[in-house]
Amino acid sequence: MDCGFESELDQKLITCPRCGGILEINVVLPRDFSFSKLRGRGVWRYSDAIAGEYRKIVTINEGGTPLIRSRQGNVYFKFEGANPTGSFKDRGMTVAISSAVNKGYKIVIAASTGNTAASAAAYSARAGLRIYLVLPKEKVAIGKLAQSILYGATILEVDGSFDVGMKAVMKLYREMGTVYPLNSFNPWRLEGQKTLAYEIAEEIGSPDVVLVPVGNAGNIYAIWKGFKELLESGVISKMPRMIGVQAEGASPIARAVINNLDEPTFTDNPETVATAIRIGRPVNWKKAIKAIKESKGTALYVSDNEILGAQRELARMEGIGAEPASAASYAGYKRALQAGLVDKDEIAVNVLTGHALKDPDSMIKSGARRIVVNPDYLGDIILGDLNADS
Ligand SMILES: Cc1ncc(COP(=O)(O)O)c(C=O)c1O
Ligand SMILES: N[C@@H](CCOP(=O)(O)O)C(=O)O
Repeated sequence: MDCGFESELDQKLITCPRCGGILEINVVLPRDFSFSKLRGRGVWRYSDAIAGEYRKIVTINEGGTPLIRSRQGNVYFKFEGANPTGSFKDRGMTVAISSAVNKGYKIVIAASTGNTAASAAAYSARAGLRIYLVLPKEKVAIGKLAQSILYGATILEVDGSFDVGMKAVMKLYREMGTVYPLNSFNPWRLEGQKTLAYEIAEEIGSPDVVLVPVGNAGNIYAIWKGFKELLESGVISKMPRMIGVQAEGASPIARAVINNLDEPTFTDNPETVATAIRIGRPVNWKKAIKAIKESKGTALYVSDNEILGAQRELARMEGIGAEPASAASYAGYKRALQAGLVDKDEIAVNVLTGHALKDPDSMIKSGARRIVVNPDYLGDIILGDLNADS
């Protein structure tokens, strides 16, 4: 993405051998690619489209997540919380870990706000790899931390934000090539994440818009890449507009897009209740801006109150439990409708990236009606409510 270096497909390459920057993998689908010929379900159903060679595949049956139609009609929710560790990261991790295993790595590492950590830990356990996770101290939601501990990872906590850990992991990878990096600057991981687009296209064709929460910014690019491959091979006939949604206190990409800047102004103090996207220096910013611009989409930011409101609405109106960062896409959809960026008649898919159980604290704070009650008087509460209703 940075210096224009090009090479034949080489699974050993993770960053650019010339400048150390981010790499893109160009995939051309086989001429006879057709959904009707595919077998199996989940990420590896689309193995014809996944770059690289995999003699051994490390899988926990990721992908194949529900696309849930809203009670309101044209809106869909792609519920990535239904993945094995509860987030979209599993789509990428099955490919990245399989790649690491096939290339003979024994040690893997990732920086994380929590979901990458949980996913990386699970897939490493399954593959028998040693894993180190670099986490921002006291800033990881409890469910995610608990998962990483359960799967047996070594946890290295740093003072400072996710970005501090991310920088350290990139440096370590450059200095110590024997440790395989599992973050989304690794383009092989995004090969797995792009299958989300393939699943949507197979189920409903091309939507008009796809809204994606943006943090380190790999996922919006991966999803766009999936649609682009399908469009270029004639499987779909239209590219959906990609809309990136960030939290107001961590919104370098949204602000760059809104202000038409070539480069974001990064922040070292990102802040938001949506800890998964509490990221001030997204490593994939160039890829995200490319996806947004080439799809004629846009980006916007939403407040923490809008995020928590959207999380509650998803739960109470649709029965879907999404963690705060995931609900950002729906908060963004509501904003985009108001701003006229999306029409209510358009088919919109909101990507709900992670499960509500990841972050129990945010749910408990969300204003439950809890009443301490004498067990002999339960009926009185209900009758009182019925009287108030009438
Ligand atoms: C739940 C959740 N949503 C959204 C994101 C943002 O994804 P990306 O970093 O690919 O932009 C993340 C992690 O970054 C996440 O964990
Ligand atoms: N929210 C992410 C941040 C790291 O993103 P990655 O996609 O680059 O691994 C997380 O869950 O850690």
